[in-house]
Amino acid sequence: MATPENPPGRAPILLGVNIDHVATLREARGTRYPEPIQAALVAEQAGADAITLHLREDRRHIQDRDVRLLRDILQTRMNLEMAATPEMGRIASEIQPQDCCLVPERREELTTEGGLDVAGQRRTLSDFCALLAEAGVRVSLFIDADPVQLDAAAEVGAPVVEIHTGHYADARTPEARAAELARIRRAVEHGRGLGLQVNAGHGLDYHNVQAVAALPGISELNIGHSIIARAVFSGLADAVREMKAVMLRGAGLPCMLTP
Ligand SMILES: CC(=O)[C@@H](O)[C@H](O)COP(=O)(O)O
Ligand SMILES: NCC(=O)COP(=O)(O)O
Repeated sequence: MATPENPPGRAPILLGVNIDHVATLREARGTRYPEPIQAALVAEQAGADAITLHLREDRRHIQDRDVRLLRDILQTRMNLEMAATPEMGRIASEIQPQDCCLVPERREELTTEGGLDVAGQRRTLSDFCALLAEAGVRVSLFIDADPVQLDAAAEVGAPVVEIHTGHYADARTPEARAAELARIRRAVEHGRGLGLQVNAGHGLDYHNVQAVAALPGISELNIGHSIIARAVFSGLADAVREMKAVMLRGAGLPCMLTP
């Protein structure tokens, strides 16, 4: 829809705020604070279009109670990240978040290291996507900027993909960063050509986000670590508002910050 913030010609670019690392701070001491619920509401009020949270098998940060409570409280949209396991399938089918993003997981990883190998597990993921679609959940697959994975995502019936931007974020030279951005651009074009909604995320921050937000065809960016890190110094509401403003500038859209 064309609005003053999103003039005709460019679909609105949306921000999903990942609140995992608010829960990381809570779990560091096993306290009742900081409360991820409060973080989610502050982020929504500051302009988040969705709240992303990753229920990991090891529960290192987000807990089951966070997911259950937020499902009833969020005023925007829940994007629940999880591995494609029977346990998580049961949880997603019961809680029925608006969105569910399937991500690869290894207990020993520090954070997500790569995209889901959809091409190597078509049958499993096709069944998992059907299970979630049956429960009214929109499925997104977190994949590398790889046309083979994009084709497989379309084949298994996922309507949405999220391009892993970690290699772009971690690039050490301008040349490497430009090469990774070109890969993401081609992946967005390929995904849009398949009729997929294309999101992106992982490692995006206030310095590298504009170039990704500027890519035509990107629908939503999921950003967490850099927003929560900035919030330590400037507060979560300002951190969210600033990220949204930087994204909209990158997308060539006017920015009407929420008061
Ligand atoms: C898939 C992804 O890149 C993140 O959304 C994911 O949540 C990272 O895992 P941690 O939040 O545990 O670092
Ligand atoms: N899917 C990416 C996400 O939700 C946040 O990743 P990050 O910004 O915490 O790296």
